[in-house]
Amino acid sequence: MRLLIDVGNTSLKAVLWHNEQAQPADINDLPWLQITEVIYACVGRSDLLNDVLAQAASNNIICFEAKVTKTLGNLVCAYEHVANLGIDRWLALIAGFTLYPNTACIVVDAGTATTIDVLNSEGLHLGGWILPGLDLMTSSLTQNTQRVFDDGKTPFTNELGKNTPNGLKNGALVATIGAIEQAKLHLTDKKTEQKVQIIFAGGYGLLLQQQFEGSIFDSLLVMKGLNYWYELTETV
Ligand SMILES: Nc1ncnc2c1ncn2[C@@H]1O[C@H](COP(=O)(O)OP(=O)(O)O)[C@@H](O)[C@H]1O
Ligand SMILES: CC(C)(COP(=O)(O)O)[C@@H](O)C(=O)NCCC(=O)O
Ligand SMILES: [K+]
Repeated sequence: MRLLIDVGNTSLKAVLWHNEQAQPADINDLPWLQITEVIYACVGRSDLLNDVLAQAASNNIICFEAKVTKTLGNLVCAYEHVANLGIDRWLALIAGFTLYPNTACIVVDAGTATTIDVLNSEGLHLGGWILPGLDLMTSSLTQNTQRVFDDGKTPFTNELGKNTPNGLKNGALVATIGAIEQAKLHLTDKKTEQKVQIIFAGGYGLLLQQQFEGSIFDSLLVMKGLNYWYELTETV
């Protein structure tokens, strides 16, 4: 049984992976006797992770940290300095590339930040953008202006705002939607009118997915990418 861990800047996510199935894991109550290896990725505070890694070590369980590489099979990273790319972005790309082969993808991970990555149908990562996550967009305004306020219950919709919380929340949503629409322009190939699969993950991924017909939301996208990374990488 594999313990998969994804440490973001807001939350640490952990799942137990067994027989191609993921089950939620409580890092404060792990079945160490059944765990054979720990595979992890970290873009956030590693101290959250250190305790789990220490427990793994005391149980003599091998741990692997996922790292970005220039290539992984036919997937090619856009960055020249690959170590600067967030590992969560790379893992989400690995998952998209593996789940949707020979298909252009736009991979959106809506967490603390919202990342948007563009992958062509040959597996070439064309690059992407980093935006403030929806909560960061709204909090940056409420904390840095006198008169913009949130009411904590207004939903994010793509309607025109008719009061301040609407204007604030909907502004964050439509800005993010607009960025994803822009990403599509980097893929439209007039000749083939190729299909573009838009894939969402992250805390706000489901909300954003609902704005895009034909797109999918996969709460386990990064975890699947972690698993694929482990299986595709010569870790020994
Ligand atoms: N159902 C949800 N579960 C978790 N986070 C959510 C949910 N809905 C919205 N969020 C927001 O998503 C962000 C956390 O997403 P997550 O992908 O865990 O972040 P990260 O990977 O950056 O740690 C926070 O801004 C949180 O408020
Ligand atoms: C942009 C991110 C902070 C997103 O992480 P998250 O929102 O999941 O916490 C992460 O991908 C990161 O640290 N990236 C490094 C910079 C880059 O990707 O170019
Ligand atoms: K993330």
